[in-house]
Amino acid sequence: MQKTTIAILGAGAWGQALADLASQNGHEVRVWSRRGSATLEAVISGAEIILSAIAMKGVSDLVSQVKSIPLSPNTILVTATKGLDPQTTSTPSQIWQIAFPDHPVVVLSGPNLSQEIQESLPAATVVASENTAAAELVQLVFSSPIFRVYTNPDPIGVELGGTLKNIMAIAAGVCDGLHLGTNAKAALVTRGLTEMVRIGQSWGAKTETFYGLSGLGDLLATCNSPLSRNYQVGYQMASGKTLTEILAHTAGTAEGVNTCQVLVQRAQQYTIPIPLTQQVYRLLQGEITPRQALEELMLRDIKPEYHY
Ligand SMILES: NC(=O)C1=CN([C@@H]2O[C@H](COP(=O)(O)OP(=O)(O)OC[C@H]3O[C@@H](n4cnc5c(N)ncnc54)[C@H](OP(=O)(O)O)[C@@H]3O)[C@@H](O)[C@H]2O)C=CC1
Ligand SMILES: O=C(CO)COP(=O)(O)O
Repeated sequence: MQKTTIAILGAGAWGQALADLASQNGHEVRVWSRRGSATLEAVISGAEIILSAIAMKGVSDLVSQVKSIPLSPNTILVTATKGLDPQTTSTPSQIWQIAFPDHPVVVLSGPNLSQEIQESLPAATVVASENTAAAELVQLVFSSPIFRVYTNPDPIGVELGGTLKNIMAIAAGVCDGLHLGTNAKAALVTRGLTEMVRIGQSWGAKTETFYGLSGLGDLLATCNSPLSRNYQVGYQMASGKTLTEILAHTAGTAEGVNTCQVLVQRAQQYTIPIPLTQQVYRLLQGEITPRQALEELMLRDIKPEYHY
């Protein structure tokens, strides 16, 4: 394909992995980080695609900074952040789209543990947008023999899959840390997916999106890998460490911790039942032990698996 100019905002683990994938495909890649010497203006100037891979806590501020710089009206904005805004409960793509209503916004999300991608192990991902042409261009830019990229027309569903599974990954880490066995893990992941679908429906996401790569796919990857920072948080909590101790020694961002708080707030507002998230929240708050969280989940009122 034709060489494309891409600005990657955020030089963390994920921003760097995505920059390397695009570079390997022969594109002109410029990386911006708040610690780097290049200005944001110089990095995004003339870029056809601007991809943000920064942690959720910096998204609103970064959006304001980009907004103060004139962009070509065709510039495609891609978000790869997996989190929720604590003030508004908005997703990153909603924040970008509100600030740039006339620009195509694309969500990139999937089972993509950055370390495996940096080791050139094969992976697949999803690029989702209401603007099909924009999603197809981003698909072309990143597709390679080691990175298979699918398009999808449900950006909010794709984004929420990657965001909500982080809470389930914390729970899965607890499950493995307590050595609860394979049956327990299967029950947790399956009921976790049900909870993700329920929350997603309240946001207007399509149910089937959660059964794809960005939902079930990412849930399986992060709930089963010690490479996941969210899984690590849960695993270490099971050994009795406090959240403060764990985060002090965690390299990189475990978004599930903040996402859990925001989700509890949103679930209260919209009366969404979120039993697993609620127990992860209480555990992270230090209100209960991992064993108490397990007991609370197992001893809830019995009920049908689905309300058909
Ligand atoms: N790592 C992975 O496997 C994957 C991560 N993600 C998601 O990508 C996002 C980033 O994760 P990851 O790269 O792993 O995290 P890292 O902790 O490695 O990097 C975080 C990045 O965000 C930047 N950042 C944080 N706060 C701000 C701010 N206020 N303003 C500007 N930049 C800021 C950091 O800049 P600085 O270096 O200057 O602190 C750094 O570039 C997360 O939402 C994560 O869930 C998605 C898929 C895979
Ligand atoms: O989102 C990820 C893989 O798809 C990365 O998971 P962690 O943020 O838990 O490391």
